[in-house]
Amino acid sequence: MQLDLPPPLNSNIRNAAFIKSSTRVADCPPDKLPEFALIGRSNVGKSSLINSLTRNDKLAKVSKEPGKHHLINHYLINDSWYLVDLPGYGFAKAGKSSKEEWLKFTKDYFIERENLVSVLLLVDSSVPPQEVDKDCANWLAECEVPFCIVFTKIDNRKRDMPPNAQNIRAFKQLMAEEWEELPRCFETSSRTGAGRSDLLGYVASLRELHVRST
Ligand SMILES: Nc1nc2c(ncn2[C@@H]2O[C@H](COP(=O)(O)OP(=O)(O)OP(=O)(O)O)[C@@H](O)[C@H]2O)c(=O)[nH]1
Repeated sequence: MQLDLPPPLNSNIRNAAFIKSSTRVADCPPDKLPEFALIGRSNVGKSSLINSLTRNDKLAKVSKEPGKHHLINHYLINDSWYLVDLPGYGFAKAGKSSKEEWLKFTKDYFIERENLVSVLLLVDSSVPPQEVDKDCANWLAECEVPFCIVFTKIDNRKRDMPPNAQNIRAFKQLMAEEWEELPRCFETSSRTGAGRSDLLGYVASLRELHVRST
C-alpha cells in the first residue's frame, strides 16, 4: 500500500534573518509559522548555537558577560520557521526579583505561544550537572512543553572539571532517577559543528510532523 505522505522537509538552512526582539509575548511576530525555542542557563551557548546552525557568525550576539539579554529574539529560517532565543536563567548575580521576572516572562511565552513546536533545552557539557537545569527540565515536563536536551560545548574541556562525556552521563543519570524515559539528547559544539546535522535533521522531522498535523 502506498502512503500519501508529504515529501520530507529539507533540513538545510538556506537563509536566516533576525526579525525582532520582544519584551512581551504579545509583541512577538504573528504565530503562523512553527517555532523552536532555545532555553538554558545564561552563557550556555544559545547565541553561538544559533550562529552555528545557521552558519552565520554575525546573526546572534555572542556575549562574554552572562545574563545580559532579557528579550525574546526571533530569527526567521528559510522564510518558513522560527528559531527563538529566550533569556538565560540562573545567572549568579541575578536577584530574586529578576529571577521571578524571568519565570513569569518565559512562562507566559510557553503557555501563550501556540506555534511552539519544541523547546531545545541547552545544557553545558563542560560542567557537572546543575540542579537548575534539572529543575527546568522537570518544569517543562510538568507544563507539558515538548523538549529535547542539547548538550553544548563538547569541545570545551575545562581543566579543573570532569571530562565532558562524564558530565553528560551524570546529567542523564540524574534525570533517569525521576524519568522513565529521557527526552531526545544531542551533543553539540558550536566551535566544531559537532551534532549540527543531527539536530537540524531532528528539527526538520518535527516540522514535518507539525505540518502534517495542522
Ligand atoms: N569552546 C566553546 N565555547 C563556546 C561554545 N558555545 C559557546 N561558547 C562560548 O560561551 C560563551 C557564551 O556563549 P553565548 O552563545 O553568548 O551564550 P548565551 O547562552 O547566548 O549567553 P547569554 O545571552 O548570556 O544567555 C561565549 O564566550 C562563547 O564563545 C562551544 O561550542 N564551544
